[in-house]
Amino acid sequence: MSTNDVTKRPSASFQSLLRLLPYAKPFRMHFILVMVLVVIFNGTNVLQPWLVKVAIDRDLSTANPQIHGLVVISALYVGSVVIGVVANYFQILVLQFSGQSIIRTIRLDLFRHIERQSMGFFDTNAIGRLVTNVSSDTETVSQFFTNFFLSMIRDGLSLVMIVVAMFELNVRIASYAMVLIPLLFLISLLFRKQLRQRYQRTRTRLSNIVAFLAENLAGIRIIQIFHQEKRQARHFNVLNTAHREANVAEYQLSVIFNRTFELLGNAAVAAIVWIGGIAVLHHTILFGTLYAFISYIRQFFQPINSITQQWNTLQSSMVAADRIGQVLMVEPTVVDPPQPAVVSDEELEGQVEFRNVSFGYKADRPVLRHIDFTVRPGQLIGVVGATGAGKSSVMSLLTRFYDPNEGQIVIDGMDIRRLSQVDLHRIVGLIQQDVYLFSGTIADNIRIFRQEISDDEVVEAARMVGAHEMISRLPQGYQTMLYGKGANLSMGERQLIAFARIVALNPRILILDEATANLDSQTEELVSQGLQAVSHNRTTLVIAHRLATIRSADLILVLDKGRIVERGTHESLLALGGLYADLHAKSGIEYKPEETVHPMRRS
Ligand SMILES: Nc1ncnc2c1ncn2[C@@H]1O[C@H](COP(=O)(O)OP(=O)(O)OP(=O)(O)O)[C@@H](O)[C@H]1O
Repeated sequence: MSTNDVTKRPSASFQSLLRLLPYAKPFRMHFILVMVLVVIFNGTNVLQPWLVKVAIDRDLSTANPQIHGLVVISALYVGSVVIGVVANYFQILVLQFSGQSIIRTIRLDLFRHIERQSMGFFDTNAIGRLVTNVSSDTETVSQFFTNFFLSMIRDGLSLVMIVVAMFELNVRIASYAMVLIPLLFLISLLFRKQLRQRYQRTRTRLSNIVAFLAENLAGIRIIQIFHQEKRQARHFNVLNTAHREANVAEYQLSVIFNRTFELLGNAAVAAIVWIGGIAVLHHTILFGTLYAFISYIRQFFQPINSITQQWNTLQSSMVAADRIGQVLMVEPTVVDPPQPAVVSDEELEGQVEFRNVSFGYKADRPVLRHIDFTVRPGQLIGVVGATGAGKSSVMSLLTRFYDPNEGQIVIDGMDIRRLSQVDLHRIVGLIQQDVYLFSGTIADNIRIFRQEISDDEVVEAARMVGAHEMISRLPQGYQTMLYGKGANLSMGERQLIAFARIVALNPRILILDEATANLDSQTEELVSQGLQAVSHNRTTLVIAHRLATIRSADLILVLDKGRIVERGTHESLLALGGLYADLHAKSGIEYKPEETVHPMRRS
């Protein structure tokens, strides 16, 4: 299962970005349009100083200034500004639209891909890591499709156009200016590297604050009960101060860099004024040409600055693309057969067999060994054992969250690997300890597995498990909105809704991981009755934490360190005087044979 692990250190390779390139294919016309718009925008930028030069040299530097020529130049100047602005507007709009559309598709694919992974994938990949993949990594890659692409085209082209215009004006002065290009790139790259490190340090420290805050708010009750507020506040202050220091250091370097660049820009202008001024005095160039040179030198700095900035964008995009690629490359380990068997509800009996099943989350660490048992249709079996004995693992195999390493799990004589997972999960219903309710109404939650059922059927399902009265008492009844996994309901109420959900699904086989939480006696009674209703007429496998729950089970399996060490009915196991009898004694429930009324009694 280690192949599922996508937490290996990502590498910054251009290959990983190229792998995402097919996502950009549907937008190639958009990108071509952006390039055309960039050429127009850059053209207007380079044209403007040229127009001023023409105005100075042709129309103003003569004995008789040409008013008509000036008017034309001014009109052309205004026209070029307007065209430039419009081209820039659409260039940004089209590029953002394309970039964000590409990211939307990548994000969707990533989400769908993660959703269909097997459980083993989630064991090896922390949820936080995956959330980052879907949110921040995709956002970082979007910078490649927008900022990086735009900068390479716009700034690269802009630099070329300015250089050409300068050489066009005067080869000698243009050659002097060329010395600046490598110098500016060098300074810029050196600063950028440092700036990036400082930027990342600030981000990391900010994430520390966010993580600390989230953890504290989640555990606020414990913090208050144990009066840890001051200690936590001190810790928070340390993190906060660290962030401030990183932030100030980042801005300090940023200011030094920007001012250095500005200083160089002004020094270059001064040099051009000096060299160009002498040339004007010697009549080798005209005054307008000098003006145009000064303007181009000023324009020169911006693209170089911007291109070097993209180096960082490229680096982080490559790392993010690599992380996304690692997730996209993982294939689910539990897969449907090419031609799944078709089972009709009428034919289903619901017999479950484990045939010599062995399993480990990691191949070299078995947690279940040679599990062998049969549950006949409609029977109820209880699985008990100390914590970590392997009870949940048995159930996880029956739902195919994982596949066994050895042996077979069979329903009505058919290996469950021959069924599609959709069919399997229709046949095998699962009620987990920690009931997961989705944001939405209670009715939505009851019909979550079968959207097509009517409102009446929703109410009927709730009635059957005894949840109807409880739901009706809520101000909005079945339309009550549930938030944060149903946090606005009590544990018992959540359980009843989970039961109703299963009754609505009506699976032939039911797995029930009994909740360990203590319920008050009235709710416990309600939940017990709900359990009885939900397991009625179904093959039921219960992970029992209270032995009382399975006292009247048809069969009880006692697990110890992944093996079935005892099996039998409650009475026979007590009589055996082994592990079950021990567990029973420890659970503090004194067995009374005459006590016959119990929730899980078979009807
Ligand atoms: N996702 C997992 N990845 C790796 N090991 C796991 C995973 N889930 C459980 N285990 C290990 O497998 C063994 C059996 O765990 P399992 O959850 O099946 O026991 P259990 O009897 O259900 O325990 P409990 O009553 O505490 O829920 C334990 O050693 C546990 O640490």
